[in-house]
Amino acid sequence: MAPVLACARLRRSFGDLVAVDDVSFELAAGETYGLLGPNGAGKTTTISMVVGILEPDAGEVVVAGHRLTTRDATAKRRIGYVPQELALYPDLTGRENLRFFARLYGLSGRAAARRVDHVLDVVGLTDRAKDLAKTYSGGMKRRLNVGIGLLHEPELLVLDEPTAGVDPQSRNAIMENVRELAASGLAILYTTHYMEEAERLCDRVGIIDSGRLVAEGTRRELVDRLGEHDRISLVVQGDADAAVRAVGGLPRVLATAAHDRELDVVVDDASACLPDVLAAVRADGVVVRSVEVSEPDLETVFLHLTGKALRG
Ligand SMILES: Nc1ncnc2c1ncn2[C@@H]1O[C@H](COP(=O)(O)OP(=O)(O)OP(=O)(O)O)[C@@H](O)[C@H]1O
Repeated sequence: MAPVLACARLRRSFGDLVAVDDVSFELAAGETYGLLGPNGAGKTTTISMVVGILEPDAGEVVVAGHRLTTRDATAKRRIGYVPQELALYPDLTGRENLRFFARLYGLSGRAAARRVDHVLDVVGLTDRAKDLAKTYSGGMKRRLNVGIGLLHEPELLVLDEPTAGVDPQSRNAIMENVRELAASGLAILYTTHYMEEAERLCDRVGIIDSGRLVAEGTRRELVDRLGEHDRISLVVQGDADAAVRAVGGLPRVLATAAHDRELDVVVDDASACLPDVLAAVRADGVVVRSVEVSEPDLETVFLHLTGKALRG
């Protein structure tokens, strides 16, 4: 089956900064694809090109077989876009907001009312439809925004960090929403810097760092590429950067990163290396507060590929 979204060799610079460099990926119907990367990696720039609000310097975007261009709206009509910043009217009710945006999409009368009711149901806001949007919690506003993106029945839904800054309960509700929408056949492109979210939600993940897609695959494929590795996570007191340097030179240590007082170390056999890692850290006068050994996850993949912590 033809992909719903095909991005080929996307590139975009701002002055001397190459924000997105040669990025290609595809998405099938019903598939959730997560662009995972730290702040400034190029996620928003990539999806801005996918949704047609930013012109690429090179490369192309094809949606449901239609090339995205500034002249022809055919491809754009297949896309629902939920930006990071909320775009809704606080002094209108939830329903009025949706009706307003439905009119912008050319829906009116009974068809619009039916569609609005359906969308309210999908995003779980039917009970609060009559309340002003300004009385909604952050998570509910975000869900209303998702609803706006769904009004015109897109084939591709693009969400830019939809759970940023919302409480855990709303975060779960949004994730559940995304899951149901994907099950109904929508292709979903999702950006996040929350590794757990990408692990839970996405069929495939593209790891983006400094504008480049450094790896792509299912969680399993990405983790398997690492081979038999472990992650040692330490919480320390003292100079974490000095500890990173000391640990980095040890045999069997493949990557290290410090983030505040946390130290992540990727090794090829934790039981064999743990004593040496602890000794190296302590040699610098650093106190180890806690130690955890875990199976590799996407965080480990990212650390191994880039030498950086995803959270950093
Ligand atoms: N309009 C712009 N003008 C200049 N530089 C920009 C512009 N937009 C983005 N950048 C730069 O391009 C790089 C990528 O930014 P982008 O917003 O795509 O990253 P991101 O991965 O979405 O980060 P975040 O998680 O913080 O949203 C950053 O270095 C950013 O400062």
